[in-house]
Amino acid sequence: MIAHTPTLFAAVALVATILAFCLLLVGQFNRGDNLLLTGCGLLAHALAYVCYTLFGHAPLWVSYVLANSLLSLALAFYSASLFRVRERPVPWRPIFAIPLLMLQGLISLLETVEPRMLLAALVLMLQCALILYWARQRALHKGRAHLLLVIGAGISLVGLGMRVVAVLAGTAQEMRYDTSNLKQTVSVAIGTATVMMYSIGLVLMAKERSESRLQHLAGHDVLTGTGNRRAILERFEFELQQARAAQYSLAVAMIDIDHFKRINDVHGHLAGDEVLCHCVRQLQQRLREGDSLGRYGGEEFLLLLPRTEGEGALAALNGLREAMARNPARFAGLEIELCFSVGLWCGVPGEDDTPARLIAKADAALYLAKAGGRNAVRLAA
Ligand SMILES: Nc1nc2c(ncn2[C@@H]2O[C@H](COP(=O)(O)OP(=O)(O)OP(=O)(O)O)[C@@H](O)[C@H]2O)c(=O)[nH]1
Repeated sequence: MIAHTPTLFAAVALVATILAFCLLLVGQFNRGDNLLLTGCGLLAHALAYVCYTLFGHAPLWVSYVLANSLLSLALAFYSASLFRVRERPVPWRPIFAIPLLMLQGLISLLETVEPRMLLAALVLMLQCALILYWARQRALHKGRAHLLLVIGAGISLVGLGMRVVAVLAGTAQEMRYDTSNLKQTVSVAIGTATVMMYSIGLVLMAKERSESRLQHLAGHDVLTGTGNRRAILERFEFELQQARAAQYSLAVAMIDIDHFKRINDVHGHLAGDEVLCHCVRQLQQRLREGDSLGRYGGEEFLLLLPRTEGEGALAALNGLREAMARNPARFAGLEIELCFSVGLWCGVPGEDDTPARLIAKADAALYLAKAGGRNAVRLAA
């Protein structure tokens, strides 16, 4: 089916304009995310296609030079949006230098046909290839959004490649913006797919990013960054099942910083906060892979050591306690010494051992450690 090319251009412009206004409306409320940049890209994309529809009716600097420079600007915005959504610094200058160079190059080649077509297609191809490269670089999560963006960049490379082939084959006239033929129909259809895939891909990336942020917040302690009570209890359920099924010993340690209230009273709450963070850093540095730490409450931490017998657990916890005593926290130029007490339960969990029950046992041992003078590890009976 051969469609009327200027009408197709107008349809793409309309779709891009609607999408752009939706994103600009949503994005303006949060300038930190990438929706605003994606919206600007779509607006430039829409304007480019408006200029294409004017081919043959408006001067060439509008329908060709401005049109292609606007398309290049759209790709620059999409690139910036990609950096923003990945929370990486946006290289504004190089990204936006490309459309400017395109503008300059097209102005100087305005009187030619093939060279200016080649320049426009090759620069746009370079930008799509860069988007592909940046999308793959340091992509932590290659989900649906990533796939859409990669497909979008890939097919736009194909569409632009068709233009380059036409020029090199001496059939550049077939790709004039006011000519309707199968190649043009395919090429503009690819342009439409590109608009949709870039914009939906980038919006989905923003959604995936906020979902992973929320997921992180739901399972982590805001102050120390370690797992929160919910997360460590969930982990406890899992570890308990594993240990019960494979019949190995699990160590459950309740760690409580000694005289923490005094630290707050003497040095202030901020110093107390720093002591908590220091404590988590010190513990995390020394844990094995597979061990799990979480903040159970104020200055109390729950540590799970799978496949650990009583003696090994006592040695590990005493090692942690001594390391803490050797490494005071630092706050406002002061050294704040700290130590902690530990209540430890260790064994192969039975059918009726629940997290609550084992925590109660570790808590009872912790109470004895505190009552015995603190800075000690006590094994539960
Ligand atoms: N800075 C700071 N303090 C906290 C935080 N959460 C709880 N606290 C304080 O931690 C203190 C805990 O005090 P206590 O339960 O009396 O325990 P303690 O002083 O460590 O005494 P022992 O456990 O018996 O050695 C309280 O003063 C809480 O206000 C926090 O996130 N930051």
